[in-house]
Amino acid sequence: MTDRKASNELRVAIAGLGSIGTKIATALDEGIEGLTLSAVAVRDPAKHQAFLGGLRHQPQILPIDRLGEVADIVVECAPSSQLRAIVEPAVKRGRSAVVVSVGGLLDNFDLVDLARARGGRILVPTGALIGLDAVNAAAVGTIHSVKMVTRKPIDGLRGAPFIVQNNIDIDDLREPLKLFEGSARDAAKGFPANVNVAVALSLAGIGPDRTQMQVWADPTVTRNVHRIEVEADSARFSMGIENIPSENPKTGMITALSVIALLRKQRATLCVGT
Ligand SMILES: NC(=O)C1=CN([C@@H]2O[C@H](COP(=O)(O)OP(=O)(O)OC[C@H]3O[C@@H](n4cnc5c(N)ncnc54)[C@H](O)[C@@H]3O)[C@@H](O)[C@H]2O)C=CC1
Ligand SMILES: O=C([O-])CC(=O)C(=O)O
Repeated sequence: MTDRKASNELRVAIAGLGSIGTKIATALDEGIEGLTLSAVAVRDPAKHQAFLGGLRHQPQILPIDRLGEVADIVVECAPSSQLRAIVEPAVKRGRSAVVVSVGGLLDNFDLVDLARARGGRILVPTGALIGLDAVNAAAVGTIHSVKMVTRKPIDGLRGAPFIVQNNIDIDDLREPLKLFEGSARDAAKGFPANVNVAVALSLAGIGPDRTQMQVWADPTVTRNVHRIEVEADSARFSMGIENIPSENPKTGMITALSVIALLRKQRATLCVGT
């Protein structure tokens, strides 16, 4: 059934069934305590027929702007160009929106005000990153600086607007090449499908203009590698993560797992980590 809602079950809808969305749909269909998958939005339903047919419970298929009609939580996992169309109608209804295309939030930050005014929420998972619990905690005090260095294999960077606009040839690289150095805000403009993590880090900490970032094209790595240094009045810490790319080479496998962990927390009795 599609509009199952046992007494206090939270209904979840997913916008975009790509590398992240399909994993989340599968986890919900297999069972997350207190949550049901009520609907999905896809661009081309025929393409997803086999996947959807394999689910135990069939979710409704709705346009992206109608998911909030049948869900308490709308999970955005589409390209960032679709973020507003997914999140705005959901938070207008007072729903929660889980946003993975976090970079897209920077140009749509009024959605946070809209959510506040309508009783909605915007939840940003840690995603392909690490340690946002510590950054959140440090931000309660004073953070002096946050520096992040991202290295990705060539396949994970191809087509990024910064590379295209600057005519940079990364295909024949033999050694690591620093492509970009600047703020997380500018990095998100140049690499919208690559550095959502830097924007999440910046929103947890000192904001997209003060968070400093480097992006490297690195033919010597096979994983998406992120290293972060935080200097705060409460602590100094270094964090690193080496993500195995998913079937989408730009996206680390751990991203979907992070959203599933966030969804589990919505109704879990024991919650660990901030
Ligand atoms: N926050 C984080 O840590 C991370 C965020 N991301 C971001 O998450 C987002 C999703 O990533 P992936 O799942 O790897 O991308 P993907 O390209 O595998 O999947 C996106 C899906 O959205 C669908 N889609 C596009 N327009 C649509 C529309 N109008 N209605 C419904 N569906 C539509 C596409 O057909 C595709 O199936 C991207 O914006 C990516 O940059 C990726 C990695 C880490
Ligand atoms: O998966 C990763 O390592 C990070 C990523 O693509 C992003 O932040 O958009």
